Amino acid sequence: MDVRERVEDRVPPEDVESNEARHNSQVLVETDAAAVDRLEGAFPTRGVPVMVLTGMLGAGKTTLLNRILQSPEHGLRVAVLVNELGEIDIDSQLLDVEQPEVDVEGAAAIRLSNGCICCTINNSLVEAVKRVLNMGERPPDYVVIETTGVADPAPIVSTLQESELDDHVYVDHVLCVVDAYHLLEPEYDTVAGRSQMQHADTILLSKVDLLEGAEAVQRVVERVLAGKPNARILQASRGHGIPLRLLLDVPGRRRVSKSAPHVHVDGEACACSTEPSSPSEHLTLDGFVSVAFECREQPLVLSRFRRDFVSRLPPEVYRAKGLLWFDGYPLRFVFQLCGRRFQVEQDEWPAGQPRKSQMVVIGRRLDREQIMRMLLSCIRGDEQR
Ligand SMILES: Nc1nc2c(ncn2[C@@H]2O[C@H](COP(=O)(O)OP(=O)(O)OP(=O)(O)O)[C@@H](O)[C@H]2O)c(=O)[nH]1
Repeated sequence: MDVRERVEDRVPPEDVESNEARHNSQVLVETDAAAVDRLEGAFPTRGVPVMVLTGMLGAGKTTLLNRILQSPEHGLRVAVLVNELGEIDIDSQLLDVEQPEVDVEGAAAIRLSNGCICCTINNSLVEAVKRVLNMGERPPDYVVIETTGVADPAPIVSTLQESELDDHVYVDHVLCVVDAYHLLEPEYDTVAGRSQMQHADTILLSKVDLLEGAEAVQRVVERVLAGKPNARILQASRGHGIPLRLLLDVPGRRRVSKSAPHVHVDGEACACSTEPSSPSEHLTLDGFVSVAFECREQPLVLSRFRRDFVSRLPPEVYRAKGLLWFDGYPLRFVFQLCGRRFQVEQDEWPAGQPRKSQMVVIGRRLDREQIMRMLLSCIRGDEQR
């Protein structure tokens, strides 16, 4: 809404000019989120639109991102920034760009590893966004920043809006992907997950294909609305089922508020901070532990992986993802586990790269040594050479 239109509601037309400045300064000190949003919306947007793509571990962010990269329907040249938590970066290897860090067929990807951009690497975020804007012959039409599964989007939005980037990009959208299949389970109620939903402009329910019937979907929608009344909710299955234009650079969408206050799903006082916190604090807030495993020397043995790892995983494991090299199998195995469901797919090894196994396991209060022992026991030993 235009500021002048709002002022005209309240004062005679001849007083508009003189009242406009006063009106603005009153709104700026207001704590009412709706008023702040209206003021933000009154400014013209500049630069390249950016989506902050958030959502809990395994919610379906990378799947949606691949759908965006693979779809010509939106007609936009999209660049992506992927932030991984651990020292091993699986996600950017699963994106549909041939080589991260290189401009490929209209899509560019930059990975930001080993730290969460909402708390530790804000300077890197500024640098990476600048790099992605300068990567091709011309800037991309749209940038998507995929956050880690435990990130709080608020500090990321602040960095984009309050740093030197404000002249080059604007926050088009905070999109939170929510795993509809797991949302109602008690262990999926996390501080990070609630904060992500509260800061989102749109909530995209993923995995609705795993729910049985419209009533099951409705129960999930009601849970979301209980915590965030008037939420804009869309649903998708593996990123399909929604016109991407509803997600990308919608003309006239408001800019994301810099300071929208938020309330949690259960109504409790907000404990989320928009101030940077230390990475360990950030993970331990929900009791998450991350274990990273890599083996380049030897392949794994598939039967042992099934018996000693998959079937013995403790219930505390929330998420696991791996790119695995199995003895006797020419293809790469992509292992994905979310909650109690896992999926294994095979694809080609990237050309020119040595084979190796990489796995990240994330869970609440995990016993790191136990997980590491389980994985080490899958490595092919001397007796099998
Ligand atoms: N059935 C079904 N599976 C899905 C859907 N979306 C994602 N998945 C699967 O869920 C798993 C995790 O998906 P990702 O896209 O990697 O999730 P993510 O949010 O990027 O995960 P993190 O990187 O750990 O935060 C993969 O096995 C996906 O194939 C969906 O809509 N339906």
